Amino acid sequence: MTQPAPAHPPHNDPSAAPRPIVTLDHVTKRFPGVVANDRVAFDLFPGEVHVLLGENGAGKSTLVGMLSGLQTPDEGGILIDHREVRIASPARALELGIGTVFQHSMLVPSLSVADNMALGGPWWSRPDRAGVARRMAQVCADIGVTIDPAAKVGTLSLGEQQQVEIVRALMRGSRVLILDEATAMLTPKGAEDLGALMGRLTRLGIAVVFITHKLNEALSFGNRITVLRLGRKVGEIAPERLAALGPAAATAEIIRLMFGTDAGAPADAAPRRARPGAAPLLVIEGLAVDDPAVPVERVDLAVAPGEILGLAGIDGNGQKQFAEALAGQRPLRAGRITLAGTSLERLDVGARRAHGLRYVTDDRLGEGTIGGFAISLNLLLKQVGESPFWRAGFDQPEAIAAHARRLVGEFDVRTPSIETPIGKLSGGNIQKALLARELSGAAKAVIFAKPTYGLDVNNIRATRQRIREAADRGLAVILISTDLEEVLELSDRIAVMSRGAVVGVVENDAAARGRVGELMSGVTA
Ligand SMILES: Nc1ncnc2c1ncn2[C@@H]1O[C@H](COP(=O)(O)OP(=O)(O)OP(=O)(O)O)[C@@H](O)[C@H]1O
Repeated sequence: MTQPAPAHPPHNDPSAAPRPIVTLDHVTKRFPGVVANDRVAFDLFPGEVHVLLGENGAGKSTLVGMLSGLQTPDEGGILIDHREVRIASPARALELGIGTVFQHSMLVPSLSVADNMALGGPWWSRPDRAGVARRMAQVCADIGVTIDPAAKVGTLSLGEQQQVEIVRALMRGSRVLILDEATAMLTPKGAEDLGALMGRLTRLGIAVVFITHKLNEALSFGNRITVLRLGRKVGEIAPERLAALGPAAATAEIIRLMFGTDAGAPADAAPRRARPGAAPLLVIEGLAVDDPAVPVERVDLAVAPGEILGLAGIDGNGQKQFAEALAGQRPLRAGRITLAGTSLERLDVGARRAHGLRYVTDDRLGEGTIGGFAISLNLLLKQVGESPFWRAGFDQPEAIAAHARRLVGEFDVRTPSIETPIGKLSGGNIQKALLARELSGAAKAVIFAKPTYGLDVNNIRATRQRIREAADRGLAVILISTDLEEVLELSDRIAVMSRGAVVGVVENDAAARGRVGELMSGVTA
């Protein structure tokens, strides 16, 4: 009897080059205005954890989306066991042996583990509970996890729920597991357990694609690392090389690849300098915010007039909670906010605005505007009832229209009329209207939250120009962005937020890119 070939032949046997289980053959995927994946080549080998790294928007989710059936490539092909396949749906991906676990559980919390296992599977129409239980016990034993089949999923920790999802995928015959930011919401212990589980899976020959933003996880759980940047594959570190490099050299190489630290400053960067010696205009001391997902802990920042302070960080590290608390949209647990000598922390949104604090939200349609209302009214959304636009409770149509006409002209909002419902405008024009509202009048400090997110190239350029102009007028500017290029292009100094805290503030000089990259990746100096 012949022995089955080992899943991953030893590398010292030159005749037995390892065969990928999955190949993405130079796949390209475009969305309006962006090439999310640009001719990316990606091989996945059995028995390996292949880590995908890259900044927000680098193209990681798009790449794995093509494997899990959520996206189809515009160009290039997908091969499984060297045969070309089309993965048009998640169901097809499962049939082909590819299971996906997301950062948020996809299980039904009110059902038991066993019922979740049966749900949607081939047993649903003809439930064979004993059979399901037997298979589940076998898979759990194979991969070394303990799960009570009778437990209600809602009572399990997020880490345990992910184990259930992994077991479910394996019960359905998955040989490839995609873990898309699966550790993002886990405790350090939960992440450690998942890492150990990945190790046991690979020993069974399973291939794992693991997306993370944390370099320490990439290095301790991963065998092979691919780095994406702006939709392109910029590097791959194979297992032998990864082992030979060791953690410190591997970290340096990955940061160089991820953030392009060889690239220097962006081409059109014109570092601006706050007026030397100017006293800070906006001072934030010990700001703390309660939040179940990401509490913000003791943020201290000071911004001078005419200064742009970039706030960089991976999305979801407390930037939004911080910005909303600053603007008065969320209660503070502690802290002081002083603008031009006035304490703002006890004031509501309207009063903070009246003192010159402005906030350009990233949620343009949800929180920033009322889609069904006229542009003219949206331009006054935060001044309803105030004179000269309202008098004795009555609106003053002429004053409202004159204000709108002036701002629409000044900020180049392209609209058929000032009475057009703002929701009918393009994203770029809605952003122009928001900028008009927040930057007009007696503004002293402004917080921009991801101001160019989702805009096309022209609108990105126009928005960045408005940000520069605001600083040139002497406003104190906080620029929150997950796009490091943007932060480097516009900022005087750069603060980095991670897990709800500011983990460092650096001058925007030649060394900033590398230093910010390290702080964003959780690498401590
Ligand atoms: N459905 C979509 N429609 C339009 N653009 C999209 C869509 N999905 C992704 N994009 C864009 O494609 C680019 C790559 O996004 P993708 O989500 O793959 O990046 P990512 O590396 O997974 O980022 P993150 O770490 O933030 O999850 C981004 O510019 C994103 O805005």
